[in-house]
Amino acid sequence: MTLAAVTLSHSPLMDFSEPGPGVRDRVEAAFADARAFIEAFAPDVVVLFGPDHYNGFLYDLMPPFCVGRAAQAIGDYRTAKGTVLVDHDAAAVIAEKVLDAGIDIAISESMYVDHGFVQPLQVLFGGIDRIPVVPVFINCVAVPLGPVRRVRLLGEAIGRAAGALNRRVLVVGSGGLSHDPPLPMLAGASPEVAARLISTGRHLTPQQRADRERRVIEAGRAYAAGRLTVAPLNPEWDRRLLDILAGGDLTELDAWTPDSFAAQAGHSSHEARTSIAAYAALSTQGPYDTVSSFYEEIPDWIAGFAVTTAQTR
Ligand SMILES: O=C(O)/C=C/c1cccc(O)c1O
Ligand SMILES: [Fe+2]
Repeated sequence: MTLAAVTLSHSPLMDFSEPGPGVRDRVEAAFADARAFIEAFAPDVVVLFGPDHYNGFLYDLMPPFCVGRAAQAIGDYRTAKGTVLVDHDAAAVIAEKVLDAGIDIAISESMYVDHGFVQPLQVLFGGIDRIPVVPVFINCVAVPLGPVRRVRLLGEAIGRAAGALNRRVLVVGSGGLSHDPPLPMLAGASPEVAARLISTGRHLTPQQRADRERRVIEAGRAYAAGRLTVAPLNPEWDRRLLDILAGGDLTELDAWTPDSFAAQAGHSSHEARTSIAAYAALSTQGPYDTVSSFYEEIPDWIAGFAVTTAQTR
């Protein structure tokens, strides 16, 4: 077995809001299961599928997918800041093979990553410099989005390329299921917000950064208190998606349109693309089984929150 998979939701609100009784303990137990799974698998390298939240990838140049051959963490929401330990050679080989397979990815020698990449590295490995990583950005917020089928094909191409490395590769998908935190949208945005989404959002002042984060933290607190300012979580949709990922026939998801994601599960439910890519990568190595699967809807963190682990038979 050269590949194994872990998927986990992220939420920067985990460090700012305390959910109902027992919730944090159950999430921490699921994280501990994932860490034990990883320890037993003993990966040499991690391929990390993650989104961005208008911090590194903006509308001045928004690729659907990008393989980072080097990466810098921006340190939003008190997450780690600095150079991510990227396996440049593995990233280069994977990028070449994926292009060769006909999937048009971008590459970056200086990829800016936010909590979407950093939180899973901190939760699973204790930091951004503990294990060599190949970061793979998947656009999960900036419409228009391509079809889910392309995400599955990206995952499969990466799975084949990773399988050919002859190393033990853990694929990780970082992203929530249903959720709709208050991220701005370009359509209808004021000139100032539009400018941020196009380019200036990459260089926020400390005050602008703090204001941005406070708005999201307050939205989580309001939602938990029953004041709905964001689209509600959709646990039925989340469980259906998890069932399909566990079932192994990911082509079922090809019929799920981007519009249906947004309508049924909120604008950030596209982050589930990272889990689809991770499972698609694993599927290239043969039939797989889910080893552990945790799910809970957590309004305080604005997250349909899942943690899963899977390995080939
Ligand atoms: O403010 C952001 O950039 C994003 C916040 C957020 C909140 C809840 C769940 C998520 O997946 C997020 O990225
Ligand atoms: Fe997110």
